[in-house]
Amino acid sequence: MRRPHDRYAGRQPERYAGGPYGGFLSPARGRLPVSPDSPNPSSGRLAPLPLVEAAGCATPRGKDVMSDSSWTRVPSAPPTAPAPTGAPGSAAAPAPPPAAPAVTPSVAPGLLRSLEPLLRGWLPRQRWFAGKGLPINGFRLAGATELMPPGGSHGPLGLLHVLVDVEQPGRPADCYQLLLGAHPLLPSALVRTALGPAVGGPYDGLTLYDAPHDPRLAALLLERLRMPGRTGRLRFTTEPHAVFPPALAPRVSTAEQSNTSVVYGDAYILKLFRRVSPGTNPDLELSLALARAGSRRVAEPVAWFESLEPGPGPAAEEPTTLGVLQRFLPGSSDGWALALASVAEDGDFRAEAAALGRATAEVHASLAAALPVRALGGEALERMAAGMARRLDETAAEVAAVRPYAAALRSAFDDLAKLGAGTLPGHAVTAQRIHGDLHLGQALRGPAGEWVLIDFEGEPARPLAERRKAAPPVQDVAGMLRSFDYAAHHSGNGPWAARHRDAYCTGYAAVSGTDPREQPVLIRAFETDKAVYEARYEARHRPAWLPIPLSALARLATSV
Ligand SMILES: Nc1ncnc2c1ncn2[C@@H]1O[C@H](COP(=O)(O)OP(=O)(O)O)[C@@H](O)[C@H]1O
Ligand SMILES: O=P(O)(O)O[C@H]1O[C@H](CO)[C@@H](O[C@H]2O[C@H](CO)[C@@H](O)[C@H](O)[C@H]2O)[C@H](O)[C@H]1O
Repeated sequence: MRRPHDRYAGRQPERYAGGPYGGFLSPARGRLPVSPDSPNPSSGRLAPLPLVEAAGCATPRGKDVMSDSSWTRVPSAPPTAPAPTGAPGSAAAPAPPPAAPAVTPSVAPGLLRSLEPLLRGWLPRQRWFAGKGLPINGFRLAGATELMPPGGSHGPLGLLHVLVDVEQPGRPADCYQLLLGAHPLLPSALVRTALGPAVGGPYDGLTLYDAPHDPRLAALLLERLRMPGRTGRLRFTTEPHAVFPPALAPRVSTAEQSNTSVVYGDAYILKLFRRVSPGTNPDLELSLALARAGSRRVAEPVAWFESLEPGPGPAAEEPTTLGVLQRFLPGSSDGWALALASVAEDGDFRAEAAALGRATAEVHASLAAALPVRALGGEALERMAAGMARRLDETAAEVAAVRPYAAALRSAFDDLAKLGAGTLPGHAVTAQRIHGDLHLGQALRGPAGEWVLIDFEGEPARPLAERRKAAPPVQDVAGMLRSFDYAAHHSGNGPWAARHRDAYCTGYAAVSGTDPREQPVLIRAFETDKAVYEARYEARHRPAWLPIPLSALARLATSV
């Protein structure tokens, strides 16, 4: 049986493997080696990087893409609280040595020890850091790959790729992806991105900082992405038809997000996954399946990179997706912003809601055509209902405000469990790959009014294996219906929700032939499950928003 990643494997020859830097920029070569049979028509010789003078230089050489020429020495990080005595990774009990093959040999000695004090201060301040408020027991280096070593003929600028496991009490270790710039001095524009100066280890004396914010290093990453092949344990893949226009100025996206994205000109957006789980990320898997099926409802991936290091768990043999470069949709607005504007003026957004319903149904049809679909029997529905009931219990235990509704909400899941028993032949509930976390913020409307769905990662709180399971498409519909409710209740205009939920269902039914309003048991179960998820999400992240899912739970508790 072909595993999902097999579809990507072997599509691109791995031309640049070999050498400690896998044939990528090395001090000796200074240019990316370009194979004469490069698949990229726009490739050929690459412009040398605008790097800085060697040895303590403060003056950029040539035309630097950084406009800010004031360079700053970043002070050492303030001392951080020592790790609990004996904790792995602390000075008292150093983390176990990293597995050799995952770490570029030249940077291995002392790297983790030099990173540790910087990570203790910097990581918990990052939006994407999942274990906020918990002490850090220790770190383990899961991978380190020098994409550009500092100190060669191109000056002291370096780019290091790191995968680090962070151990915290009460949760499984989280693996984070870091792209670290290294330089003795930082332009003032980059000071806020600094982790601090490394003391000891291979970067002793260099300041480490968050590389995506440095346009020179973001440009270098794009250059690396357009060259299929390997650097150490990282594998870069490019779609054969990908065209890379020259001089795409990079900028880090300022959108609220769970990862870090770099926008290149108006052409591409690179999402760098921050908390990574072993295996293929569904954002790549599903976007690619849709793009290859010719869907217009997706931002096509053109290149991506993965770690080949085996991870724990069921996806151990698959590469782990680390970043995806996709078509950027210039001039687009997200559905959440558009809906809020409409709610504010009690406007009529029904045509857009119906178009979004049609777009959702088109995506479901494309996914069903590209990937397996199966009928769910009674037992599968019972298991699904049991999972929902378990999530309700867990949420009620955590969020007191959910408890008054819990008993009545359980009837939604009991009805789902019974559905299997009464299923008529030909009317079985089917499961297929779906978006998994569909809401208005995951839909972008382009300047011509066309809707495109983004972020096929699924609900971030669920384990990757669960997010990649087939599920009834009505789950996405329920997610979007919840979102119309959110937009309306955010601005206190409940009737707006009902009109637009209806319009969305009408659009969905027009393309799929299945009207979600005619599946009340399924819709109620999935809406309840989503609102339960949202109650926990809001209690944890935005307590002021908790009344929004609570009002839905109150409604769902009394509906039949
Ligand atoms: N292809 C794209 N074109 C234009 N903007 C995009 C594109 N993909 C994402 N964005 C913008 O970036 C934001 C975050 O993207 P998303 O994939 O949801 O990131 P995350 O999973 O990190 O939260 C979106 O809300 C949107 O504003
Ligand atoms: O966008 P993410 O994949 O990070 O999804 C998470 O965050 C969402 C909020 O940004 C959250 O969505 C909830 O709030 C939205 C309004 O901000 C609303 O439109 C959605 O319907 C509601 O679920 C999502 O649940 C969470 O997984």
